[in-house]
Amino acid sequence: MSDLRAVLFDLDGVLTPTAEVHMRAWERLFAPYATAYSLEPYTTADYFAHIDGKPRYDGVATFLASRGVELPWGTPDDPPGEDTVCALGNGKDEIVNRMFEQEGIDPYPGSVRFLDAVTGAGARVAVVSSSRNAPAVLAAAGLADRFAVVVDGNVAAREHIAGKPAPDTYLRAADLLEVPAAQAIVVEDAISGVQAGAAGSFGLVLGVDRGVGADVLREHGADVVVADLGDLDASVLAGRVGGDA
Ligand SMILES: O=P(O)(O)OC[C@H]1O[C@@H](O)[C@H](O)[C@@H](O)[C@@H]1O
Repeated sequence: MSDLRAVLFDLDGVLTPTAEVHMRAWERLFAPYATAYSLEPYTTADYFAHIDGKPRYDGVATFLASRGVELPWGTPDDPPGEDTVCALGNGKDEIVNRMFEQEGIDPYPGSVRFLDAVTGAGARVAVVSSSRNAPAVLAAAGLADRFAVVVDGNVAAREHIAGKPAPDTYLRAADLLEVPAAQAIVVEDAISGVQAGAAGSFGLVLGVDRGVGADVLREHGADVVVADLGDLDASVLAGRVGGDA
């Protein structure tokens, strides 16, 4: 586990507390939807199991499938209100963007300290996010100029790269940083994210528990789980990690 030279950060829930904002926005979409169609009620567990960390429309389709519902996929310009996977996802996007505007976005202080520590020690860094809102979130959090490489939902769609839980977006980021996957650390808070890290044979999959649960993150591929990245320092690059694993 030594000689780790790159750190690939998920965004929502790892660098910024925005996974929780996405979670509330999805609930605002799906709680009334489940009631309207007499489906089993939507819960927070549905977010973690079916939606967290995945590309927007994959999250919609996976949640609907959990209730035995299959809708036409539609296209990304379907307006909210139509009965397609994309239209539902776009409805949620309006909700989450209103929340971002109203609430503002500050990064996790511990995550910024860890970012400072690893970049100070010479590691290359990238953001790997399923979100198409990643550039705006990074800018609002004051982190945009910290990352030369960002592989987000827009890049994945443009380059036809499979989203998390596939490892492909992380592998693309490692490639752009010119670091082999075996020398890169994946930092993730979502089940789909640690699955992506485990599937890609990265040097280390570092889980951050923001509500999923340390055991669940480990079961799905995290090597180590911490409560906050501020608990770590640059010694992670030499393979020295604490956490609860
Ligand atoms: O709809 P967006 O902004 O492209 O985001 C897609 C997904 O991005 C992930 O980062 C979030 O964990 C999910 O909650 C979100 O659904």
